Amino acid sequence: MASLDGQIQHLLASPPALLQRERYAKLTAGMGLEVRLDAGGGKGKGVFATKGFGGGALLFREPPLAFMQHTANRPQAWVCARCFCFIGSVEQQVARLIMTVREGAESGSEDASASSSSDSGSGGGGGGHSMHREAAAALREEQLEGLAAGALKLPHTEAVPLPTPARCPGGCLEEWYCSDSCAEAAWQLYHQLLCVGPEEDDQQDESGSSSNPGKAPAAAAAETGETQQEERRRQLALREFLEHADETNDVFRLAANAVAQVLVAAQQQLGSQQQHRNGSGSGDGSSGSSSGGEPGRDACWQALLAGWQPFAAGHKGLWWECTAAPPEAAADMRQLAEDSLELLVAALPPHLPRRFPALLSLPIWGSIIGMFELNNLGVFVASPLQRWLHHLDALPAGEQAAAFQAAGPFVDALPDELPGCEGNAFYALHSCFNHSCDPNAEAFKRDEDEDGGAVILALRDIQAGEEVTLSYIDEEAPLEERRQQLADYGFRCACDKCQAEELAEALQLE
Ligand SMILES: C[S@@+](CC[C@H](N)C(=O)[O-])C[C@H]1O[C@@H](n2cnc3c(N)ncnc32)[C@H](O)[C@@H]1O
Repeated sequence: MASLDGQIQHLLASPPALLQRERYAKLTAGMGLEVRLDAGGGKGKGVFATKGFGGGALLFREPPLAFMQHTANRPQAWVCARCFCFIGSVEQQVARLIMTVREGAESGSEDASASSSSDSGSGGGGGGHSMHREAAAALREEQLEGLAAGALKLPHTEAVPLPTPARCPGGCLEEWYCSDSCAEAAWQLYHQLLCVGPEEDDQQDESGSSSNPGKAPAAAAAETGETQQEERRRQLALREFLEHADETNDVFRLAANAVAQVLVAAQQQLGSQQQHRNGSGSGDGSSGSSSGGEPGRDACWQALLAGWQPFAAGHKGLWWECTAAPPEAAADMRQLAEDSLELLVAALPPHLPRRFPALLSLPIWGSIIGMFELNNLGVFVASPLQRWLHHLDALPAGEQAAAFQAAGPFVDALPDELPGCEGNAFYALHSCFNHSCDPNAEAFKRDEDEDGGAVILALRDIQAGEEVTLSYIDEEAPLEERRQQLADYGFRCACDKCQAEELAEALQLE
């Protein structure tokens, strides 16, 4: 079996061509698309059409492999942590949004409306007044509490039903879900390792009973063979990791999501191997020292390879080397990554770094972050409040007047631009698309796309055999600006548009 360095090099290398072809053939089956491992022009792999698509056609929809909502967006948009669809009720979403407007006004900071045109001209740095801030300040605390608790109803909100929030099985308040099945799926996929547990007040009271309505922390601890005290120490360490990510670069959260998925899958793989050997057992591999004893290094390495598989073919580069950052900044980035990895390792059950040291090494952590910086897609899901307001606008005059009479004080307190859910995600197929400054496809959410899936549409007719490209940047920007932005992705674009503009530039200089 390979040394630690050998394992790291193996994880960084592209998987064998045959394996990649098999994987991409499965991923694109029936789509009219194929992934070619060499797209030409030194671009690496790329996606090609195998049939014609008309302009505007849907090329595909794809769920994310790893995902996270931006921390700053959490108070404004209450969404399922797994599929990003909005949850709760219109009333609860209204209450949360108005609270962020009020908090923004009190602290003089930018609020949810900071990007709206009405604010940008009036406030000067976010401290100024606007109509909706005044309307938000005029509402009584009890009114907002009533909305949040479901005691106060707004008119016609039944037109926009949202799923009832389901709690995290570990009892944390960080993640909420649109259903128990999403909650359980997230737990099984990654959250069992990233759950910070209940708030202090929600911990066991003196009588020993827990007010946590979900899976008791003790049950979660039992799955990993940890004592409750060890689990609590780990949860506090996790909070430190998350705070560090929020203060520095929240892509660390996305990277932790991927690492947790790999670790959970590797543990499961170990569990099935053990079950196979024992002929019985739970098979989830979650026990640190199960009946079969500590698994051997080779078994751990094979299990890690299996867990790593979904991310193995992602385009990787060390985060601090793959952007165009100057050397001093690159050294700072490397240090930040090292700090965040240290915090993450401290937050994991100790048997995991022991079993899977290569995954938790700096080169792999740096490459996962680099992979996300080079490949991720900004997730956006429109606010359901938009649909509610459109519904009110479309009511017959009499009903509309009555509705606005009742809802008016709340509607006036909403920002002009309703913030949607915003985050970052990594997708298996989307991450294979190369860039062009004259792309023939785009990632675009239609009205019906109400979750965190990537949706790729044709921008114009695409012929069979043509490479399908997206723009990673604002393709309308001038050539020099585009070059600078693409330097952060580590390449210089040679698309027809760039070549034509470069030629025009050269002719002008003559
Ligand atoms: C999202 S990945 C695209 C898939 C990638 N080609 C692969 O082999 O996995 C982004 C990376 O692909 C390469 N790339 C994308 N578009 C390119 C282009 N127009 N010219 C050269 N390289 C490109 C760059 O290395 C970039 O960082």
